Amino acid sequence: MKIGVLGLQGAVREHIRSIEACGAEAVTVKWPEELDALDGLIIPGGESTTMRKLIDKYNFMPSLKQFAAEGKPMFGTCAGLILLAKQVVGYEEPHIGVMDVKVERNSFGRQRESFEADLDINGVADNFSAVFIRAPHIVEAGENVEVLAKCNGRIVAAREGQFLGCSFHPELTDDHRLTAYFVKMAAEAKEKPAAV
Ligand SMILES: NC(=O)CC[C@H](N)C(=O)O
Repeated sequence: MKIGVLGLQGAVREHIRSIEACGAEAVTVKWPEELDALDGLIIPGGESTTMRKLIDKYNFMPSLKQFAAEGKPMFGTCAGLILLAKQVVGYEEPHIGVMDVKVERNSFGRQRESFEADLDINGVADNFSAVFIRAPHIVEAGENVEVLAKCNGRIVAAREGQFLGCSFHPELTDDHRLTAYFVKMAAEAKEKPAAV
């Protein structure tokens, strides 16, 4: 299994380490052409506005949309979730805009900009220690979206078919179970590619 991490900005190295810990091959993606060889792509946390600028600068947008249209699995963590979402509160246009969720940025308030919480993530773990850093949350989820976890009543992890998104940073701890869940999604999609 070959999993890429969009390597323009943010917590790239930590995701690479986590993918390798799951026994898959990890690739830091610097150029759009590199997406072709991948079975799945992780869009890391960082700063969504900065990452968007770099996506445009390096002409990544058409290839990212194509990757999604081919049914290939994509996993957005924190800023990556904001990039995948079809709607972002306060913005007229989404970024990549492929996952049927509406997200709000920096939604856990100033005094709690960073915190850790123990989460029950459906199908993944019932004791996942999640690190939140100026995290977004999912305000609305479309009908085909499966809510995987909530924190303080807010949706913080969800899956819609080929798309996985979470508000927190699963790569910042040694708990690789959510990454392993994504690697499994990629393996399943490879076995049974979506009709394009
Ligand atoms: N840790 C993160 O990825 C923070 C996301 C950041 N607050 C944003 O809006 O893009």
